[in-house]
Amino acid sequence: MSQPGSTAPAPGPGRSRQTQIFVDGLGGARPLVPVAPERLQEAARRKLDAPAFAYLAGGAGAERTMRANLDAFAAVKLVPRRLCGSASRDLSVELFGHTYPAPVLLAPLGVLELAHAEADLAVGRAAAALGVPFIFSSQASEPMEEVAAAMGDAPRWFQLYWGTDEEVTRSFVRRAEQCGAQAIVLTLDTTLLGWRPRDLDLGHLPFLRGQGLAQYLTDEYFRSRLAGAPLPATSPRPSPALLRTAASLGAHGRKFGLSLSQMRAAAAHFTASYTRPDLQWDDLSRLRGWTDLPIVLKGILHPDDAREAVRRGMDGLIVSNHGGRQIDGEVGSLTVLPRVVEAAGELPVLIDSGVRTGSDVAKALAMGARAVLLGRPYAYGLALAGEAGVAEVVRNVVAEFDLTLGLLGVHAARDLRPEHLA
Ligand SMILES: Cc1cc2nc3c(=O)[nH]c(=O)nc-3n(C[C@H](O)[C@H](O)[C@H](O)COP(=O)(O)O)c2cc1C
Ligand SMILES: O=C(O)C(=O)c1ccccc1
Repeated sequence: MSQPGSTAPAPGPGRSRQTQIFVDGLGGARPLVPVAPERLQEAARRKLDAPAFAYLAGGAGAERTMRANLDAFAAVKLVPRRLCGSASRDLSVELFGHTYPAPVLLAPLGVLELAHAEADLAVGRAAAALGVPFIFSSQASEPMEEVAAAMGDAPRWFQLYWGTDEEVTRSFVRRAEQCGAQAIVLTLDTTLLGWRPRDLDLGHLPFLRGQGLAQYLTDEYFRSRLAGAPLPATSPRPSPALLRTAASLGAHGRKFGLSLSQMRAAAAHFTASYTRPDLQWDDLSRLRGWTDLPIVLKGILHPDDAREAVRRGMDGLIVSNHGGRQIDGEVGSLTVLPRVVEAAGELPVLIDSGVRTGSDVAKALAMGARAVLLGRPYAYGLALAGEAGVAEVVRNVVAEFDLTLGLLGVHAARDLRPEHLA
């Protein structure tokens, strides 16, 4: 046992990261990606083409919900305690019987090929190197089996969109189980695609170009449907834009062993079937019957929905407004967190939408969240520097969280309480 005052405590991820950056700086090296969230986003904007950045960064309507998410985090204030001897911190979190190194997961983000050619594979490798769970998206750019293989034994969850083609939905769940997913996240807030002016102004929806369809294009049930009516073929004298669309569909078809006309059919079948706006609470019993994995509902904002989830035997909740991409004028996710936590009783509650920094993580945990999902920031890291960029963004958030705990006088992530808030 170490004698108080006689041995230096382990520095922890916060001080290690800080030291590494400053020592690297002595030799003139700068971090791979900007540390400050606004500069990170700005650097990604400069790197990406306009439609890709619009899709990643954009939100619904006048983007008031997106701002509300950031404002909600900005409005919460932390109050430190002094002389608590918090020289090293335990950041770990337990969820559904698994222990993870920090209360941070990587949110499911579709169409990561917009950010980087290695897309989900790069994110999976970065997550695996850090032990941080990666939530595979239904709209991923790489099939879950390949990302799982690239991650070894590292933790992963699977996010499900419940489509009208229930054989496909059920097949996704089965495949996720075979891929070693530790939970199924059912996203409830995207039963319709939100009104997103940045994408509308550019007339740009990636799925119609074959992007973000990897889970579908590799699914035996989805593939068996592709004899159906394809999207109309292009006119006899196609415009350059239509030729680019055909090239994109063709490239994705070659990757997944499908012809151009099958790809047109795939885009059409996906559009017609990826969502079920008529989904209801009673349907959840079928999902419960398909899997023994914990089921986590994503997109909960109302305490009554939290109570209903408890009654329906769900295992966890994610407070989220989908990063402000769905309804303009929705409440900031952090604002409703305490009421959802109270209504959820024993169920663990996670949160996303607006988490940008390590101090945001501390605020969310102090307000009752068990963990947070990091979203857009890691996509920007991916855009700037691939796998290494993702790893660096996550390391920076965890480092700041660790230092914030130390400075607050808290010994473990699980010890954060409302008492640490003003
Ligand atoms: C480009 C992009 C794609 C997304 N795709 C999905 C998805 O496929 N499934 C899902 O449940 N949520 C998806 N989301 C929502 C995220 O999981 C998460 O809720 C959101 O990014 C949180 O907001 P923030 O990134 O601003 O913090 C997506 C978000 C973005 C920005
Ligand atoms: O872009 C999104 O936020 C998203 O999750 C999605 C998923 C399916 C169709 C359209 C959007």
